[in-house]
Amino acid sequence: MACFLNCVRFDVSTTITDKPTSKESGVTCYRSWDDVEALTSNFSRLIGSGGYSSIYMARFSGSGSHKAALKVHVSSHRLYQVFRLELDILLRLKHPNIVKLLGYFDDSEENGALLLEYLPQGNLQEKLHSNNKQVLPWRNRTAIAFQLIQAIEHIHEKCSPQIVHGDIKSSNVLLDKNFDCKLCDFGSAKVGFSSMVQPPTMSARSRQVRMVGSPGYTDPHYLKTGIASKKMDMYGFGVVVLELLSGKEAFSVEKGEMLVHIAAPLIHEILDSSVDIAEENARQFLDPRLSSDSLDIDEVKTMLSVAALCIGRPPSLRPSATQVAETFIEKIPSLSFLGCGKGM
Ligand SMILES: Nc1ncnc2c1ncn2[C@@H]1O[C@H](COP(=O)(O)OP(=O)(O)OP(=O)(O)O)[C@@H](O)[C@H]1O
Repeated sequence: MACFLNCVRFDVSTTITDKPTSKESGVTCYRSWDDVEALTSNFSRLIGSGGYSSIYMARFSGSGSHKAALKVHVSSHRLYQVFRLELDILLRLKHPNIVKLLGYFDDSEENGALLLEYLPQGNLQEKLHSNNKQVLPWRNRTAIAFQLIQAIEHIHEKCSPQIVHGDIKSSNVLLDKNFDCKLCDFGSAKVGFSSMVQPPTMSARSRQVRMVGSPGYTDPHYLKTGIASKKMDMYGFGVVVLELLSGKEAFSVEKGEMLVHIAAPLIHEILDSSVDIAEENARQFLDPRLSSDSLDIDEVKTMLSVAALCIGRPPSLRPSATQVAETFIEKIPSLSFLGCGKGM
């Protein structure tokens, strides 16, 4: 167990600072937009896009020349606030399962860009749901879930002020060359005490805009009340675990179907009964592409139970990230064999 803890579980709480420390952390501040253009060879290769931004392949010359990803926020006053929030948070965070900030550009008005470490395997959503012939093996799936919960545990419990991510979903989970995971996109985060309270001045209209969230991942309690808390991240995490188990999307646009609804009978079986989940029911829920994989059905049941508790109601009964991490350590033995996700 000691080796397991050394290899897999990271505790870097001592590296957390209360204030952004760009100099100390070696983050480069670019002074002109020309410098930013040069990093991306004139924005020649788009590698991703989101609601707020476009992501371009870049080159970063720190110690040697490395591939990097440049996230350029759409130019507007409102989205500049989103950029500032993400920048301030990334300057504070240092964790092996959180995307690393290498540099940034900030014109202090409307335009901002973040230079991030490049994650060559893209995001988890594509890995699980695109018509990819390469199937993510079971042990990588357990490792990704474990690494993700460590990232969440870090922002919830180990940094000051504490952070609620606010948008945990598989497209915000990036994968490196070994399929180790890094949480990204802190543009919806809530920091410190404000994360628990809905601003009293928020108009009904702006509340609606802010509370839409990502289909299939948004905590119904948050949709109803507008009160953000760590438990909404646990809900998003539960949905990602269901995706890892079933290989199904959180929300299918074609079928208009949510994964939490497909999983509901099984979730009720887990939450309502004191008896063990029937093996057959657990197997039926599993991604059929995993059938030839050597997986341990007890690990499947543990993952299912964790997902059920995370999406359960009321939010106060959901486990904390620390409790989930401890359950994984205790009940998912395949994690101990990982050199952290080198299975593909
Ligand atoms: N560092 C990176 N390395 C490789 N690909 C990345 C990186 N950062 C982002 N991407 C790609 O770009 C996509 C969008 O990134 P991100 O979620 O940060 O943007 P966003 O505008 O905040 O999106 P959202 O609509 O979820 O708010 C990711 O899902 C991923 O495919």
